[in-house]
Amino acid sequence: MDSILAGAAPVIDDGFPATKLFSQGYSYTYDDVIFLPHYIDFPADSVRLDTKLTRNIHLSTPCVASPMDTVTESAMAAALAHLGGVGIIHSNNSASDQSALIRAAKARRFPSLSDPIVVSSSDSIASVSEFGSSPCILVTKTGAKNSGLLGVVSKSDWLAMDDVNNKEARVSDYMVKSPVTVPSSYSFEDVAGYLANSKLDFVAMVDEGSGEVVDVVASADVERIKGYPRGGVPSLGADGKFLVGAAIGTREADKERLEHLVKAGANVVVLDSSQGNSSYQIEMIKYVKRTYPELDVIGGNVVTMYQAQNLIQAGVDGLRVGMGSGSICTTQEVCAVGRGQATAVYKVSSIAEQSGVPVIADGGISNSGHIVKALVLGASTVMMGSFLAGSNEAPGAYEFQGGHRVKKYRGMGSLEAMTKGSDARYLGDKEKLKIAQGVVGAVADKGSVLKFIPYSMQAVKQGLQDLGASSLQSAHDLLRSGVLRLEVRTGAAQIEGGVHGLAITLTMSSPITMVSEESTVEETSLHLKSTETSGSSHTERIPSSSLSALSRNAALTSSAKVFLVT
Ligand SMILES: NC(=O)C1=CN([C@@H]2O[C@H](COP(=O)(O)OP(=O)(O)OC[C@H]3O[C@@H](n4cnc5c(N)ncnc54)[C@H](O)[C@@H]3O)[C@@H](O)[C@H]2O)C=CC1
Ligand SMILES: O=c1[nH]c(=O)c2[nH+]cn([C@@H]3O[C@H](COP(=O)(O)O)[C@@H](O)[C@H]3O)c2[nH]1
Ligand SMILES: [K+]
Repeated sequence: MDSILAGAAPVIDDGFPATKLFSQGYSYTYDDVIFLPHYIDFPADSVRLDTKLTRNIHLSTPCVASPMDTVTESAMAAALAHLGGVGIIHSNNSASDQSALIRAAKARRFPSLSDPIVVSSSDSIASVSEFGSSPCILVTKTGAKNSGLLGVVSKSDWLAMDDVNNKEARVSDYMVKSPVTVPSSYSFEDVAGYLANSKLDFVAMVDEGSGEVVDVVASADVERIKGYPRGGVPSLGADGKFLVGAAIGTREADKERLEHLVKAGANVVVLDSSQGNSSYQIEMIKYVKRTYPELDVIGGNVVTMYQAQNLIQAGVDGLRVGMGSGSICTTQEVCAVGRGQATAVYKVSSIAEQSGVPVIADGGISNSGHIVKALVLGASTVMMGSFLAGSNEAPGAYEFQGGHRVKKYRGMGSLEAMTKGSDARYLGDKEKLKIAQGVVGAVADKGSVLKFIPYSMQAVKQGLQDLGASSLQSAHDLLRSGVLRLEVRTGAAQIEGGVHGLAITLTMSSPITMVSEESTVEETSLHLKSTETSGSSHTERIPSSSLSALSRNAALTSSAKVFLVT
């Protein structure tokens, strides 16, 4: 196919090669551009998505979780590594807390399935809602995770306690002391086998080294994970444990932080800044390479070839691209600086490719089509915030807002995030004026990343197949050779490319609001109703009886159904 079709210039010039499209003085983002299909001679399943995060780190899945405090802590990092991607643990905390999150992610051999509820022995349990969806509450020395396990209170035991006074007592008075545990080094199969043989509903996992409790695994979770689609080959570091990244800043104190992170086992470090082309960052890149020659360092963020060139010369092993394109970013409005993300990814990867430095397309991903666009325009991986923030694995608990089950998601440059962690960033100077470059919001519940990332990757494979690209490398070859043709979509073409003209539809396309398999039918219909009332002016009212029938049907057939009312 290559010699007959791909190599020959089209008889009639059709579409633009990337060099021409991106040199017209416009800043384009993903939605502005569209790829023209090419020629298929292989099945979608054979498309390979294996890639490089940095010069020396290979991944089987091109997905990276952003270093944000509402996105990536240990559960997300473990889940992404399990899927073949990687999570970068945020640094909006103390060096010891960040190190503990790295250790917790690396202490396990399969992703956490639930967020265990942990109390101290002097606490009491006021109501059954404190158990959440968990079958038990763990009691630890400090009352937090990553501490020694003292006992457990199972939900069924607590419910069976008929003496109300007893329930008001401290948990130390009735918890099951020194419960059976399994080592956190157990594989998924080991734990599944243990639970099946012991007929237990749940078991706590304890890190043999530190004695700290890492997780609790319920039999129901085991059944759920067995039903998830297969991800890529898990990402492991040279230590044989999950590959985990960590963010740091460019202050003097970050050098000390890095020492802790390296001791905790961080496999790659991201210098986290909105404008990476600074003397501070260049000095830090050189320091990291000098002090830890084995550790790969990712610089950024950059959006121009000039910025990229400077960081490449300083010695970065990877580049993070995006300024103001994130869903919670206000940088372009506040500072008038940044670039449309499609242009930024194309331009930076054009120069980075010449030095063999992989590019991470960071921000602005809200559907699988955006992932295809980022990867085909030259990126080796995509970094995501909002796309992952509504998942089970993101930090924080779900809340209900206006009938939606949501999780909080905030910019790291928002006032709220700055107030929490950035005293270091502002040198503890309380007088310094803080200008927010991000907002605080919430995103819809999407269920587990273990489920929706494999679906998204299958969609990416289909996108690459349409372009005639059987791997990311072949997509980049098509881009650079000019065989790949693009066009800019007019506003009307963008509307046409989305779902339009329907009263109601059940679809996998974007714009998406996912309802997780954990959502009950009642929650699902609630969600539909609220979407209906908050929808656009084209909304047609649908009797709630038919909505609930629709939602029940959808909830039964697929957990990743999308409900859209226009
Ligand atoms: N990708 C994006 O578009 C954006 C991302 N963000 C996120 O917000 C967070 C904070 O970003 P930034 O405010 O850019 O952090 P930053 O730490 O790079 O910059 C904060 C300020 O400190 C200065 N600075 C850095 N190192 C210094 C040193 N050693 N000595 C003296 N001054 C120094 C910087 O020049 C800047 O004025 C990050 O998580 C970042 O990813 C924020 C805005 C935009
Ligand atoms: O202008 C900004 N103000 C902020 O407060 C902020 N916090 C994060 N980021 C960047 O946004 C990326 C995540 O974007 P998405 O939600 O679109 O995936 C992240 O990966 C960051 O690059 C920020 N940008
Ligand atoms: K933005």
